[in-house]
Amino acid sequence: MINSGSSSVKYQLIDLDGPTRLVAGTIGRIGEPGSEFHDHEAALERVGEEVAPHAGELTAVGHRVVHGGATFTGPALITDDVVKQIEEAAPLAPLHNPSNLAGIEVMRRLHPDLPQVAVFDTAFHSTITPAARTYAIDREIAERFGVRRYGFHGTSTAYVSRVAAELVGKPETANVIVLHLGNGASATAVSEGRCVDTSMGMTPLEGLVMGTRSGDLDPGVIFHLIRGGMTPDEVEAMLVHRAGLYGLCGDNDMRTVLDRVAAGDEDAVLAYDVYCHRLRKYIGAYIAVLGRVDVVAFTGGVGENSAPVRRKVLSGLAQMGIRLDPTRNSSVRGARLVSADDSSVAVAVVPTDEELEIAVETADILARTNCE
Ligand SMILES: Nc1ncnc2c1ncn2[C@@H]1O[C@H](COP(=O)(O)OP(=O)(O)O)[C@@H](O)[C@H]1O
Ligand SMILES: CC(=O)OP(=O)(O)O
Ligand SMILES: [Mg+2]
Repeated sequence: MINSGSSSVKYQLIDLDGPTRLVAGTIGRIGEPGSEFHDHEAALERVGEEVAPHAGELTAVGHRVVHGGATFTGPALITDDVVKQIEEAAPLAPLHNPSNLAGIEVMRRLHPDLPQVAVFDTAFHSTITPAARTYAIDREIAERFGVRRYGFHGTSTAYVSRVAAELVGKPETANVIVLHLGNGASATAVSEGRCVDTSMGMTPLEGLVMGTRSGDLDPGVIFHLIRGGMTPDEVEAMLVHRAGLYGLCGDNDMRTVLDRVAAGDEDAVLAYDVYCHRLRKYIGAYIAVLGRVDVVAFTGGVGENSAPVRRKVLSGLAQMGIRLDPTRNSSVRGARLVSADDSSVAVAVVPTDEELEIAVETADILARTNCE
């Protein structure tokens, strides 16, 4: 499994019979000053060396691909044609797809005989309704430019919503709100295993406040900045790299933000308040979208590890039937319920496992292909 991201390459060799992880690693800070790795090519060559001792045991390579455009509604066996279509979707995810493609290119070169599979972040969201998918703009222009909601983090969300549904004893029928809070952050409404709405849009910039991305804002702000003298590229770079928590307080790591909040730092307090306010709004919105919610599931680095964020976001939602149990909320790791016994909506913490989900989906498509 290769997750070749914007600044890191995560890789795992998984034996699905266990499942057992035979090799696992992350190469971070690619291209930054002082890094051993100047580009993805070099990092991926190293991954190839790490995996080499197990070459005989390899049966396939699964790749995370962030944007699958309108074409891919499930995983795809990689061919030259599939590569071309991933390239065509790259302008919609300029931070992610080019690195994903670098991973595919190097692994196809190192292992030309192995089947390679692309697992798309967008695929799980392909079931969202036209009402949730459509932006209210000129339809001809939307069609011509491919403007619609796609949604991201689908591989993580598919996995987490399934585990959360099992935790509440409704594996087939649960309605789940998944909050994936990592560097990127998204909220998704899942009904009976199918995505019905999600906060990220045509690109991974819409929705929640993120580490360095703004999430929702009035599109008028963009024109105001451009008319004020910024170029479109400058505005985009600001909204993607210097906004979110980082834009508000100069730190994008929630741990640092929380330390500063504890020390009474006003910028950090505002950043934290804006982050939690937006999240709470989306929970309310998705309760309305779903009508009935069985479980709210937190995942991603912040969602899994930060009891204070979960507490602040959910405080005041008792009217909506959501009550945390403070002891469970502060307890250590693992997939678990953290709601109080009298909470009519359960709250779960589920460590995500995109790698396992990619491996499972890769094996699934190979099994199906071999049957045909
Ligand atoms: N104990 C913690 N408390 C609060 N935030 C945490 C904690 N541990 C990790 N995080 C946050 O998780 C973020 C990374 O999330 P992760 O899901 O690993 O990111 P990525 O999107 O790169 O996969 C970090 O920026 C950090 O803010
Ligand atoms: C799509 C996306 O935002 O991914 P990440 O959180 O890995 O940046
Ligand atoms: Mg992530």
